[in-house]
Amino acid sequence: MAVTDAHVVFPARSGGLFRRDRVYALTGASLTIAPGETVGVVGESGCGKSTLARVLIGVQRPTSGTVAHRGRDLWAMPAGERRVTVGTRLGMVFQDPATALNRRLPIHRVLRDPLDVHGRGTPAQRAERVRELMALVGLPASLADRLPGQLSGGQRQRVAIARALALEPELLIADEPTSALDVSVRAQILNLLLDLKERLGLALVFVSHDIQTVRRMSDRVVTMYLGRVVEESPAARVTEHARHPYTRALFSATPGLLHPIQPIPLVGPVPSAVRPPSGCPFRTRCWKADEACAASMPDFATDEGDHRYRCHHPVAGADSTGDLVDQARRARAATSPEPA
Ligand SMILES: Nc1ncnc2c1ncn2[C@@H]1O[C@H](COP(=O)(O)OP(=O)(O)OP(=O)(O)O)[C@@H](O)[C@H]1O
Repeated sequence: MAVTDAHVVFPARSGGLFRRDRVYALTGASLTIAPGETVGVVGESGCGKSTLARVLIGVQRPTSGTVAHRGRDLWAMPAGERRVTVGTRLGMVFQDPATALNRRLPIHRVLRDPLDVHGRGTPAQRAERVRELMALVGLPASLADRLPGQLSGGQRQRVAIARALALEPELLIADEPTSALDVSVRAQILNLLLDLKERLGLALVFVSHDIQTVRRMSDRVVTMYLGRVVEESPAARVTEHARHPYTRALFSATPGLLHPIQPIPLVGPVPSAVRPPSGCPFRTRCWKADEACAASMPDFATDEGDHRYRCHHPVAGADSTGDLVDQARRARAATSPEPA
């Protein structure tokens, strides 16, 4: 799958001060997913992660830009062909399985539904496929007649994953698949996704605001900020070796096994996607920002082939998190008014 230069503009939900307000949810975002690859997408709330995922999976039409499946533009296909491609080749697992599953259908019907919709197999083959799917995600067959509300959160998410896999998709997108679950079952669901990816040769896109989990799950990590992809790097480089100040700041604020939390101080929250800043959108919070950052968003620069970032003043590879904390504190002190 390849998304190229996608823009998504929504009418603002609550109609702000001006009735013509627009939300710039994606601004020229591109992302290619190779077969069998796991790509993590990180960024704070509102940065456009879910919108990019929805564009990638063909459920959100970009305002401009293209989405291609095996080289064919999804939105240039006849509607019937697009529905079949999206319904059978691409699967999505959502954040909250409690709302993603039809509460009135027993589990075996939830899992049979995609097979019915796409006319797969005889009734006996469909029943067999439902049994296979339950086993695949580690659900006992005895749960087949239960309703979603009679299962635990973790079991419900297993059902949602099984449903997404029913038609043997080549790409599965998991959008914050564990954030609605108890901490105790999160690791089980993440391990299940990794195991399924290996066994079925799936490509996986894993969306999360938790950069540590994304790093563990992924081959490649994509950082988003206010509708833009600002960095793409191999997972092994995303932490201490990230070059975009925003990726380093995200990493510095999450606990890791081998390092203490040492948050790089940023100024304020993510700005509104209704009126994004000019130039680089991160400049209003970045300790390195100057006039160049207000004037333009730079193109991608490349390190070692597969590590790309868009920044006028990238972090030096040798800078530790502690160095960056000091730099950010000094920059802040220099711009704060003198105390009276
Ligand atoms: N249907 C919609 N109508 C209006 N605005 C929307 C719509 N969907 C998303 N947005 C806005 O688009 C921007 C990007 O939202 P998106 O959900 O893609 O971000 P996100 O990074 O996935 O956030 P979160 O981590 O909170 O899910 C946000 O400002 C959001 O409020």
